Amino acid sequence: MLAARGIGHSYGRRPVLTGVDLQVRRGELLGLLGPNGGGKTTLLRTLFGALRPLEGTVMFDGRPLEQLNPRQIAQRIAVVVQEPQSELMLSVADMALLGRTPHLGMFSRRSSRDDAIAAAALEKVGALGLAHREVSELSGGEKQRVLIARALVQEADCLLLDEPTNHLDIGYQHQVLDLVRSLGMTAVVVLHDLNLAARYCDRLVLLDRGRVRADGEAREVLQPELIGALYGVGAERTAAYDEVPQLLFRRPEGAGDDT
Ligand SMILES: Nc1ncnc2c1ncn2[C@@H]1O[C@H](COP(=O)(O)OP(=O)(O)OP(=O)(O)O)[C@@H](O)[C@H]1O
Repeated sequence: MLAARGIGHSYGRRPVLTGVDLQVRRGELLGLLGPNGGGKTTLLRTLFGALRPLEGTVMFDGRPLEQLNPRQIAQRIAVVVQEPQSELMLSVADMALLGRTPHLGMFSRRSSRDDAIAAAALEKVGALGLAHREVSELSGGEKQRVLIARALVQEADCLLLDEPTNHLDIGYQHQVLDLVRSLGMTAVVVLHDLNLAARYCDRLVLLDRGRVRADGEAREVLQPELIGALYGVGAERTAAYDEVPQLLFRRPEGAGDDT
């Protein structure tokens, strides 16, 4: 459904993505992982046209993304990224309604149908009771749910999320990923927690220094030697819990030594 082919990008002379191929299949939840600075956000931005890569193409439903205008893209692809503070000064209801923007004509006013779609999305994420609160006042977990509601209001086919579990406690992390999973949408989620990704994602892609290092199911990608080498830690596989491969980490050799 969404595919990146041969993506290359650099900021100035420094390459940040090199020959990246990525295939997101319809209905799958794909986890995009990798060390800090590996290029995850940059790649995600190319997937919704916020960044035009210097090399390669992003295809959406068999068409180059660059042939779609921003409004057409927003009708098909919804994103949940860190919001600028100014956006958070809205009420929850107004924030959700922003998701209707790509469907409204330039001079058309929002209708009762738009209000109903927004209310249904807030209900779905369990945030309808927050409708009159200001987004800036919400807890991190509540805020993420509202941002996901706004994405649902967009009625897009595909959802891209950049670190939606950032700053959330473990309970909220599970809640947000449970919610994303329950939507059954084609989705790409950038995550740092490898074990959480293994639990919720159908497939994992590991990006390091701008290149795809592994692509497959969790048991294929979360190889202790590979992960240990990429992150500079000791890693070992624990017995699979609920059939989900999980890793245990040790601090790097020599770290914290006084000698
Ligand atoms: N606008 C920019 N201008 C210059 N360099 C940038 C810009 N955005 C990102 N970079 C650099 O590109 C590299 C990849 O950044 P990116 O944010 O894509 O990585 P990431 O994998 O998402 O990192 P993190 O896990 O730390 O969020 C980093 O070295 C970063 O400093």
